[in-house]
Amino acid sequence: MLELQAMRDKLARIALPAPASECVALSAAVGRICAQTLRATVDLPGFDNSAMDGYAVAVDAARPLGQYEIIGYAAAGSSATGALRAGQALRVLTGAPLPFGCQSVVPQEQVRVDGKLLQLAEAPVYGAHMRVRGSELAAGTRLLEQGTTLRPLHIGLLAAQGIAELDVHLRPRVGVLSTGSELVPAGQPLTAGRIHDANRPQLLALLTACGADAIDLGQVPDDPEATRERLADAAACCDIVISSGGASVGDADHVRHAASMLGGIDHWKVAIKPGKPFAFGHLCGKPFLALPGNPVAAAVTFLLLARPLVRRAAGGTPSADTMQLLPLTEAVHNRDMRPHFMRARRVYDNGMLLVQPFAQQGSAALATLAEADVLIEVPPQTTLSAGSPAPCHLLSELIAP
Ligand SMILES: Nc1nc2c(c(=O)[nH]1)N[C@H]1C(S)=C(S)[C@@H](COP(=O)(O)OP(=O)(O)OC[C@H]3O[C@@H](n4cnc5c(N)ncnc54)[C@H](O)[C@@H]3O)O[C@H]1N2
Ligand code: MOO
Repeated sequence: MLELQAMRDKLARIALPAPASECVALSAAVGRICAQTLRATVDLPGFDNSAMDGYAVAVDAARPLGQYEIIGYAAAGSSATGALRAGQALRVLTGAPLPFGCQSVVPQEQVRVDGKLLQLAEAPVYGAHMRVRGSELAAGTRLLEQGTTLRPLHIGLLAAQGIAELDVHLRPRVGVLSTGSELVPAGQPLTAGRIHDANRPQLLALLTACGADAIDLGQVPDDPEATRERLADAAACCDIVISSGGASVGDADHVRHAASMLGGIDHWKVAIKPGKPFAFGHLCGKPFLALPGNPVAAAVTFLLLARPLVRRAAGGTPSADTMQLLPLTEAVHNRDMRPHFMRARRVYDNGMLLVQPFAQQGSAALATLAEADVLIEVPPQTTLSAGSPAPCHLLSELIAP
């Protein structure tokens, strides 16, 4: 049995082909992984402009509070705005290019206007309300690193740079096969002793969320020959194959044997709870991850072990494991020799953020998984008392790229 970090290190050494890329329109780029490092091609702002509706003034140093002569008008989109001499002003609207010689923009609330004459209420502040060319971003500055997932808030910046299309990595094809004769797909009626297949839809959704092209490989009964055939088919059409169930030691657990006939299992068992029977290897040259059948164990091993491999195959930069130390609302006990990843939620108490573990921590208890927003990592054979800081992995960070 490997420690979690040792298993992660082994997975990080699996050789993967460099992901290919395609050019997509900016409007189709959200959620995709940038295949090129993008630099600003133009200054932002591209020209000096006004941040307020008001008056651009060239300060009359001798009489800063004197009357200024209004010599013209400019709105956003105006072109040549000419030049100001000391004591002159230009009526400007927000976004209007500023004339040469402008030293300050005075908001219209702070002036009185009488025909062509402007009377200031206070001496103008040099540089006030002037958005100076390149002050936000100079041409040549890095905008996005290769490997960054494009988020909605990147899009405006790229559009402001005039970028209408960009290269993104192709999504890796990652297949999910459920194993288990007891499984019935959602939407079909259950008969005695059978359960709905929760893992396949769950894993497909997690894969989509982390940037993969998730391939539904269906389900296979607990039969050695059928399992081998379906895994061989999976390897032929996917870049990575993930199975759930049949990874443990029971008579009906055929996955590892089938995989060993098609390639091999390199490592089996990881010292975490839930998720111990996790295995990885290869099928006909393709990486293969066998997740445990218990739904919470399948989800936790996906997030902690499978997802980093999928992200790497997708060309994504590895994300730092963001952990928050949060005080516990109540004590937690881990009597196991493995670290226990406990489902919990963050709660506010008098403005203080605390973490509240769920009472149900069974490997099949999906209800508390759906409610959780963190996993508390409780070290082996450890009690963490109420109020003490607990290391919490944020599920939002583990799920979204
Ligand atoms: N004697 C031992 N028994 C078990 C051990 C062990 O070390 N020795 N390990 C336990 C642990 S830990 C886990 S986790 C499970 C995992 O076993 P498998 O990966 O072989 O999974 P299955 O036996 O096929 O299923 C376990 C459980 O999960 C349900 N299941 C399976 N697939 C799905 C699915 N797609 N959707 C919803 N639920 C699913 C299945 O019906 C079983 O209840 O083994 C322990 N046993
Ligand atoms: O992986 Mo199992 O879910 O530890 O019980």
